Amino acid sequence: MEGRAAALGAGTVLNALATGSGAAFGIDVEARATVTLDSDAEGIDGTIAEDPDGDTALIERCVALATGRWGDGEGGAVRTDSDVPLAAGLKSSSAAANATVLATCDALGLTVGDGSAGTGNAVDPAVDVTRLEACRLGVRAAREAGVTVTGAFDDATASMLGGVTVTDNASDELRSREAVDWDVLVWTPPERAYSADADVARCEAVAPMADLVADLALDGRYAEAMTVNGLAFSAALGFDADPAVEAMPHATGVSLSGTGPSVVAVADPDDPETDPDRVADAWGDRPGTLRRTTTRNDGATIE
Ligand SMILES: Nc1ncnc2c1ncn2[C@@H]1O[C@H](COP(=O)(O)OP(=O)(O)OP(=O)(O)O)[C@@H](O)[C@H]1O
Ligand SMILES: O=C(O)C1=C[C@@H](O)[C@@H](O)[C@H](O)C1
Repeated sequence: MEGRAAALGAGTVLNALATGSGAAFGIDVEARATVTLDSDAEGIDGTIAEDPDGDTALIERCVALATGRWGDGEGGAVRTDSDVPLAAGLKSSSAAANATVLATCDALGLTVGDGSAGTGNAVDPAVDVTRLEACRLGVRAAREAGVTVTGAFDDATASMLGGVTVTDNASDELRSREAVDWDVLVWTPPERAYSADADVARCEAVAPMADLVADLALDGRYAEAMTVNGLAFSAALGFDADPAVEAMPHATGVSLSGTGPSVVAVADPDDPETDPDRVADAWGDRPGTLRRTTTRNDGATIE
């Protein structure tokens, strides 16, 4: 019994570490998972293709929770390969968890689809598991594996459903989801920052700014929201705001993504003031990698 799935990386509109409210958007970078189940196998053996010494607890927990809930507790193996760099602020753990849960559903022969938004209820009788149910299971695995502060339901829904999602991470509720079509430029410095190590108290200190960002996001003003978010959380987490200031004249929005270190700029193709090439020029001499991509509105898929 083998299953395969892919899920999206994401950029940040609102970091949830201040208040528990968060928002993120899916981008065209993917993590893929292959799951092989065996009723006779004891335990689950995980491998991360790009990082053979990486911690596989999250993806193993995802398979165990999924077979416990929808199967007969089968064991087996899970392997991820990913274009989303680890610990870079681009939601690698959410993408890996979503891809793994969906690949496990695929290996179990289950049909995955969408129920009514926000509830996770399977309204289509042909659907065994909704993507929101699968997403919530991945968030539970992330909490149990200790790789998240709030559960990161914002990142997980953006990765699973695509588009911009606004969530309450305390209750794992989806408050809104909307499609967006932006060009995206990502600068990833060479250093890495694990979300679980972030200074939560410093983030909580900027809670009034996070409330303002949440209001903007719920009003559909995502790009302005992410720019305010970036300034507030760069200051709180000790990241340089210069890349954001350099991008601002040429971008619709720009923010530190997650707990960093990546910075993500977005350009609305209908906005004549924006020019991703000029953002790329402004960031061109910085160490690390520059990635040109786009938003995605389709989310995670079984392959
Ligand atoms: N591609 C992957 N395959 C398997 N496990 C992964 C993968 N990416 C992340 N993880 C797991 O999640 C843990 C945390 O990773 P990471 O800090 O990248 O997650 P994150 O919270 O999504 O951060 P970021 O937003 O910075 O990417 C890793 O130590 C690993 O256990
Ligand atoms: O670990 C977490 O709870 C989070 C990490 C970052 O990606 C944040 O951007 C997200 O809002 C929450």
